[in-house]
Amino acid sequence: MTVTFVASSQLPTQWGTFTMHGFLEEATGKEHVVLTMGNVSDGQPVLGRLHSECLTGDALFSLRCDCGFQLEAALKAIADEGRGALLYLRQEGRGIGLMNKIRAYHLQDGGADTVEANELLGFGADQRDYGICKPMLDHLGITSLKLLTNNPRKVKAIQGFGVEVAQRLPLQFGKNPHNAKYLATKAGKLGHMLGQLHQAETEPGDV
Ligand SMILES: Nc1nc2c(ncn2[C@@H]2O[C@H](COP(=O)(O)OP(=O)(O)OP(=O)(O)O)[C@@H](O)[C@H]2O)c(=O)[nH]1
Ligand SMILES: [Zn+2]
Repeated sequence: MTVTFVASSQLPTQWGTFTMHGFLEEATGKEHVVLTMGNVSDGQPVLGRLHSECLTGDALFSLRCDCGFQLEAALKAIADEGRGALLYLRQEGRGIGLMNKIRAYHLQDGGADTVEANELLGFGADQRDYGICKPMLDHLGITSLKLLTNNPRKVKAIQGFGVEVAQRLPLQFGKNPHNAKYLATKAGKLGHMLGQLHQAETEPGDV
């Protein structure tokens, strides 16, 4: 998987100033971004988030999912720690793209759940391939992560390409009446770990 570093710049945000690193995935032309703060190449576990693009949640304030809330919480957590990395992966709609996600939402408006809708459209429930992260992490010198996620597939994928997951930290934010069914389906069919734990209650080593 060829993912090439293009350029870095500063990115000031409401939580602090990150360094923004741009990467190009050669095979698809997709442009991925990593935001880092502090020294992430010292070999110590880095507070990290693999965030899959969700235009509706991240940029358009949708309440159908929890993505925008998770994005904000992750950036704030990294800024609070003064060190970390957020990989913003262009994997819209769990890999099916924005137009197909809108088609899937239309089916969900008619009663399908998020997995059934993907399958009715002829897609797998989750088409993401996290292999693109490896060259980006290598470029940044990140060898171990304290991963902000509820998704066990991300933990397995990272371990599968040889990066340590020193800790898994739950990231549960933004639950509301519009996304309650979606979150229940993620827990029931996709294995997301969405218990009642809050981030502050996480035990070290809870991978
Ligand atoms: N196909 C499809 N994609 C969706 C839907 N809702 C959100 N997404 C996409 O799902 C991705 C986010 O996945 P999630 O399952 O919410 O979270 P995750 O990244 O797997 O896990 P966490 O790390 O715990 O957040 C983004 O790419 C969203 O665009 C939906 O109903 N259908
Ligand atoms: Zn979303």
